[in-house]
Amino acid sequence: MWRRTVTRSVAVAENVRKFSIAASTFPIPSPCIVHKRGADILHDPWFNKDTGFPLTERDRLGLRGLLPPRVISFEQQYDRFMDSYRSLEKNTAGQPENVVSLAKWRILNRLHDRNETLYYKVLIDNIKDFAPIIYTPTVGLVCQNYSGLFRRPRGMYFSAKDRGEMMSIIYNWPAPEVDMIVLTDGSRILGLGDLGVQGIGIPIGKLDMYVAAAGINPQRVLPIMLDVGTNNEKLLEDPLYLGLRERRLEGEEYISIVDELMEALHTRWPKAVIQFEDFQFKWAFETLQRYRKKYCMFNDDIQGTAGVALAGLLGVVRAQGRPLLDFVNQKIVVVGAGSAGLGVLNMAYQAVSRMTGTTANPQFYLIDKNGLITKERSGVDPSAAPFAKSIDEVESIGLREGSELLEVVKKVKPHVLLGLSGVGGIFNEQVLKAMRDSNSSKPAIFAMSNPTDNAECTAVDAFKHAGENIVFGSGSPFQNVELENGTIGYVNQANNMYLFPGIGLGALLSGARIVSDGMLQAASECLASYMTEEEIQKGKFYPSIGSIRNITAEVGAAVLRTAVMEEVAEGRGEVGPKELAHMSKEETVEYITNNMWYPIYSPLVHEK
Ligand SMILES: NC(=O)c1ccc[n+]([C@@H]2O[C@H](COP(=O)([O-])OP(=O)(O)OC[C@H]3O[C@@H](n4cnc5c(N)ncnc54)[C@H](O)[C@@H]3O)[C@@H](O)[C@H]2O)c1
Ligand SMILES: O=C(O)C[C@H](O)C(=O)O
Ligand SMILES: [Mg+2]
Repeated sequence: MWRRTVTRSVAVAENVRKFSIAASTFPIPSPCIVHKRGADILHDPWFNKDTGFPLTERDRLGLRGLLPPRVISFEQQYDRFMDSYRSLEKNTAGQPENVVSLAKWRILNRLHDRNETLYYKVLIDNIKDFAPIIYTPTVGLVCQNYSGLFRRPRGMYFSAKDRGEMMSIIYNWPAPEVDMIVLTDGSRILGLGDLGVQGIGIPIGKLDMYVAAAGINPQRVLPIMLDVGTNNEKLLEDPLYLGLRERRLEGEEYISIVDELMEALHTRWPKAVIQFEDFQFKWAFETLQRYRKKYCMFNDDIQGTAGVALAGLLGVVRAQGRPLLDFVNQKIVVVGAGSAGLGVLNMAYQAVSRMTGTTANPQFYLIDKNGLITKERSGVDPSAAPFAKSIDEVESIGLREGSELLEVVKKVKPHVLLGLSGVGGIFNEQVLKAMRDSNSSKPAIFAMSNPTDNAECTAVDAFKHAGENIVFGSGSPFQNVELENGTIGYVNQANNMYLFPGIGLGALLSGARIVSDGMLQAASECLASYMTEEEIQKGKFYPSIGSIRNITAEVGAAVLRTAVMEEVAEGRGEVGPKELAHMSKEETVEYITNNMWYPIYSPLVHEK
């Protein structure tokens, strides 16, 4: 594990990575230029190696006397951390799950604050165990308890008070280069609602996944919270709340502040990729339409989720032993007509149109908090309108405008029941039992809402009530289920984490001007085709999280190649669009892999 074969190009200046496809099998760490000395280095998690500084480096950097004399190797530091983590697991056994998860988050966060290289090493090597702590579901709990957990800031915070000043504030960020930005306004954090400034945990968790899965250099990521107020009454009344205790900006005031921030970001880092995350419905689509042709940005909840869901839906068709073209005949009930649900339906609709060559009338049924959406509904949002069913069509199967979920499942007998409602337990026993009459030999249940308590149903309930022949996916992780027939009911984690790192990485390394629909479609198709027939037959539609770097490299390559093909790629560094265009598929994957950052201690070289 330690003797990884690395292809390194020497970073000649601070944080600068050179892009090269030349392979070397000797692990030569790139030197890293620092402008600090002594204690300042020990207090900087980007450069700190704790007791791992070799003696020569201690001399060079003025660290002699500031550390205990023994030099502890990276491997020993790793083992020591893992030992403490395992002891914490042992000592907290039997305590409430939330208490244990937060304790685990704290120990990881302390390491993150102290020594990023070691933090990312333990994260990458133990991604299966640690993803549920630094990402969904624990990250939701962290956001809810942010004010109490806050010790030191991470990322940048812009607020309504910074209007007119953002262009200069942006230069307060200490890193000269930024590759990936995840931006939220905290208005719809997972299924937990408006958490205001506390939502910063989400961009931090997403960017941790970027480092772990896509190998983005952690010195080049930037989590951003745009605090435009909150409408959460509890937070507004909380004297210890750390955000603006004002109601959210609305309308023109809101959009002009996002405009200003986007302009400032683009001015300082024109090549950075910007991911919008957990914006409430009314701004998610609007900001996407406003910026997607102007900047290299995407909305993860709309577009990342859609690609992951579509890959899963195509897997469902394969699991039924049907040809992919049969996707057009699948009856899909989507519960939740928000950013995520509509993103999924849009992408599924595009897939059906491509397959049939027509503007087809797919068998999609959309339900929101007022029930089945039909053309009779007044005030239906324009983005949901294309999926509103005609009243004749629904009446022909005994349904009407606003029919309830249970009734819809009973009458439609869908192949797929997909939840993106944020409502925990809405796929109750009756609804799940109704899925036994599905027209499919392998009914699919996707309870995609996060975090765990907001999932539409648990894995155990799904297999128990809907039958052991179902296939199951959930946004938050659940354990596989031991079935009464002696087999294992496999749980897929249907989470956008399988795509956003590859979308961001492919866009970044291609130097894409924008993130096009074609690039997103390529990402989804790549994920769908990653799974073997054998895996699909076992009910597995997504790879194990342990192989997330491999899948991200493949997805990144698919995105990059499409960006080149569509002529939106401008290249990066010395590798221009022509060089990218000459790479074969395999060379593109290799190029992507070679440019992934990997945590090793680089020799630090001091420069004034
Ligand atoms: N698994 C993933 O990768 C993934 C990705 C994105 C979002 N999500 C999850 O999806 C959920 C929704 O996210 P969003 O951005 O679409 O939110 P949103 O607020 O935009 O939409 C929520 C939708 O659910 C509907 N709804 C609310 N109560 C309902 C009920 N009782 N019955 C039916 N529908 C109901 C609302 O009317 C609305 O249409 C969140 O929990 C989020 O965590 C998961
Ligand atoms: O954050 C996640 O785990 C997935 C998704 O982006 C969500 O908002 O729920
Ligand atoms: Mg999200």
